[in-house]
Amino acid sequence: MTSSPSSSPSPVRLDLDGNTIKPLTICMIGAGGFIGSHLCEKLMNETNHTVLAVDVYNDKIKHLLEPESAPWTGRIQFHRLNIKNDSRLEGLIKCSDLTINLAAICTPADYNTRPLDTIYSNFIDALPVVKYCSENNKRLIHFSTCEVYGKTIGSYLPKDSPLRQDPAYYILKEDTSPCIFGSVEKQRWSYACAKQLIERIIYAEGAENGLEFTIVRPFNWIGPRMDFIPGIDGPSEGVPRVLACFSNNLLRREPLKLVDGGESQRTFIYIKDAIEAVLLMIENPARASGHIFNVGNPNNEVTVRQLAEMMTQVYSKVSGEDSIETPTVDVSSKEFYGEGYDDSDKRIPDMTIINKQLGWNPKTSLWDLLESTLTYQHRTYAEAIKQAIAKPAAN
Ligand SMILES: NC(=O)c1ccc[n+]([C@@H]2O[C@H](COP(=O)([O-])OP(=O)(O)OC[C@H]3O[C@@H](n4cnc5c(N)ncnc54)[C@H](O)[C@@H]3O)[C@@H](O)[C@H]2O)c1
Ligand SMILES: O=C(O)[C@H]1O[C@H](OP(=O)(O)OP(=O)(O)OC[C@H]2O[C@@H](n3ccc(=O)[nH]c3=O)[C@H](O)[C@@H]2O)[C@H](O)[C@@H](O)[C@@H]1O
Repeated sequence: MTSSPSSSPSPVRLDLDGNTIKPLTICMIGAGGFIGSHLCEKLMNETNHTVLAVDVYNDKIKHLLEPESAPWTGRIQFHRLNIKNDSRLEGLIKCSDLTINLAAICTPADYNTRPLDTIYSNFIDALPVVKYCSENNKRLIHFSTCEVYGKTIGSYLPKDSPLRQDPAYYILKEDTSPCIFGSVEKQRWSYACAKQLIERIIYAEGAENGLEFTIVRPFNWIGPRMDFIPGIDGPSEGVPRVLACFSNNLLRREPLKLVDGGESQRTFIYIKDAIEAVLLMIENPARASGHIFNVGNPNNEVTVRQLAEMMTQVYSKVSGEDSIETPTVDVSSKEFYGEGYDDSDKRIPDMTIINKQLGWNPKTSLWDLLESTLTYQHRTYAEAIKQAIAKPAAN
């Protein structure tokens, strides 16, 4: 997914109200991750903004940092620092117009097994970022999550209740839906709870001290460069999010593991559609500030089992390999994630606020986004997996 240097930004770009967009300096924390890498790519290819890219890793944005002859050289600088303990952070925020905070532990396998790291990362470590923005009158775009909604109201109704079909019981709305988490023993909710509290701090800084903020609640953004393939570019025992878990199984010709029957439902959105929404937020502060935005694709809903079936079909198409005889296997959540796991049952974003403020809608169907993503996974990893599988036999 290397960017094309030919797509240089047009000299004059206008915001949604017809005003000229001035070049911004953006401090992007967590720029080296999945979302950050796509956002940096977009900003370099299509705008004149400058990015101070903060992260502990830069593998996913290396193609933007090299070679030095790239057309955007000078508009992206990498700062390797851990925001937990680095005094340079405030200086970077001070010399930027806007801070975007993406840094977090955000893989469910960590929420119940490393709850302290999860809470620190999503709440404590984000606090100074909010404080520096507030004290220095700098705008903040903070990445929260759709998990702040937790479970739907409908999930507490009897299985056969007709109300379960009523959207009022499951559509997730920024300004009216409650946040419903499981008990404290269900440590899965450590992440959602930490994200909810930082949202409340940001909202309160806005109300009491005038912080100019936007909160983003992503709903399962997926695409190339998401997480890692265990044993190839991440730990062999690591458990990434579902796209990478299923990609790994397909690449290794193993059955895809369906946690607790794969009955949970998700709406998946293509990363490139979602990044369009973030760019609108960056460039339209008057329309985005003070708002919390759901960013998802309500038309792409599937159960996890349906996702597994579709990924199996798409992978077969893009790799030219027949699928294996038993494509899926059931596994309990206790076996897969350990004690304290729990799940969101259903996640459909209400789109009213983002439609009204930014006129944004997602475009890409689930089939199409899986086709481009699995083409990337196959091209990037198939050979490395073959070699990794062949190695033990050769020894
Ligand atoms: N991908 C999604 O669909 C999704 C959904 C909901 C919420 N989010 C939120 O969006 C944000 C980005 O998600 P992502 O999918 O790109 O995750 P990611 O793990 O790919 O990226 C996070 C980046 O933050 C960096 N980071 C973490 N702690 C840091 C620290 N202390 N100092 C410096 N860098 C640090 C990591 O190295 C990583 O590169 C997160 O806040 C996540 O909770 C993402
Ligand atoms: O992406 C989001 O919007 C948010 O939701 C994710 O949570 P979740 O959707 O539960 O994470 P996945 O790991 O992608 O799992 C999706 C579903 O697939 C299931 N799963 C996962 C992996 C697997 O191999 N098999 C399997 O059945 C999980 O149990 C879950 O029901 C993560 O919490 C965050 O990245 C983010 O905040």
